[in-house]
Amino acid sequence: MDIKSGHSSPVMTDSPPLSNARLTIRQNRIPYSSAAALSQNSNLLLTVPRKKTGVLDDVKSNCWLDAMKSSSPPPTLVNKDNISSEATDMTYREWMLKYPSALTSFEKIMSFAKGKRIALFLDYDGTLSPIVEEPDCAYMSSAMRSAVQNVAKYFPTAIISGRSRDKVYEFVNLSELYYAGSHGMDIMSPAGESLNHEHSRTVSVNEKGKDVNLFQPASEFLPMIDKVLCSLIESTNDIKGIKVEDNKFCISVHYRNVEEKNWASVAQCVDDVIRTYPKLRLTHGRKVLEIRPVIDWDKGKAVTFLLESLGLTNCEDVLPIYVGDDRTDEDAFKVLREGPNHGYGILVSAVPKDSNAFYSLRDPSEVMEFLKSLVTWKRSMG
Ligand SMILES: O=P(O)(O)OC[C@H]1O[C@H](O[C@H]2O[C@H](CO)[C@@H](O)[C@H](O)[C@H]2O)[C@H](O)[C@@H](O)[C@@H]1O
Repeated sequence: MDIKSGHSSPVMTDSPPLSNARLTIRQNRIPYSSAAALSQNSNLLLTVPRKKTGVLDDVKSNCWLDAMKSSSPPPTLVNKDNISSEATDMTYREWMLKYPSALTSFEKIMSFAKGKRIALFLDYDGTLSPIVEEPDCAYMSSAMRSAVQNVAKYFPTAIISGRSRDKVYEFVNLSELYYAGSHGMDIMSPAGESLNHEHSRTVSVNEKGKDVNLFQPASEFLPMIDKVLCSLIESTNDIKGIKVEDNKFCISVHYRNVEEKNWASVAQCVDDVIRTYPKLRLTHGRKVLEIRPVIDWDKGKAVTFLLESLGLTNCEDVLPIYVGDDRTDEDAFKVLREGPNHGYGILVSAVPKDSNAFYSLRDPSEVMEFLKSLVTWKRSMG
């Protein structure tokens, strides 16, 4: 298949409006219960052939390059210094009528939280750290780390990231938190805590010799992911600026630093490698193509899992709050909006976007302010 000619492509677009995104790979997933049983019966891993024709393919083939281009604000919306113009401000203010600021609505949120136990879920990139050119340099400020540390003293707190769990742990470096890496496919309790799940297992953490509990619903896919990782590194070797990131249960192919004229080659390389792996799917983040197993597991499922582990599921007196900036966070926003564990999704965005979140924050500095406000509020409650 030739990507450039716009034929069938497995690129799943996370960036276009939700109406398009709904048509994507969800039909391609297998339920987690099947994946968990893979070790007993590998036939349970159902494969869905990539169709050559039909609505799904039309959406994919028509959108893939547009999706790559739209994974960051279009240049007309943000000027070169990243300062919004007056018109953009107006559009943003209008958008905020639908997604009010979690800071200006703080009292309203807290009046709903009164008497409830808050559980906090935080995405990493673009939420706790600003988006930067080099993925390995997305450091979190020490002020943000203190804010997260303080908030975790009062509320159970989890970091939910597309990155590998080890990498996001290295960045955040707070042992008292729950971590869900690889888009929720690698969940870890804090030392000494259990995830209370029959498929979780206990491992020792070297630094302090303490035990943590792990839950890894996609562990069967590791050998396949490793193979694909090697092939991708090799096949994209000649594309200047490309970065293939090993996120353990998924792979990120970053094209942020690739010249736009070469984006088609990026997609072609990715397609050439993964076309022979029907058990993997492709999603699209901020200037990144992400390859992951087809199991029915995402950040929303990870939130539900963690609430269950914490004994906070289906409780009237629990308020889960999820803060995130990316398309992958929409799965979690949706769970909190529609599921039995009602809560608030807060979208971090400096540009208007359709979302399943209830509230918004403009950038990581507002996220920090929100976290500090939660601490002040909790302390004031005595
Ligand atoms: O779920 P998240 O914690 O938000 O992680 C999503 C992806 O974030 C990282 O990539 C993004 O941030 C980079 C650093 O700012 C940026 O350079 C890149 O263009 C963004 O796509 C991370 O590198 C990926 O592995 C995560 O999946």
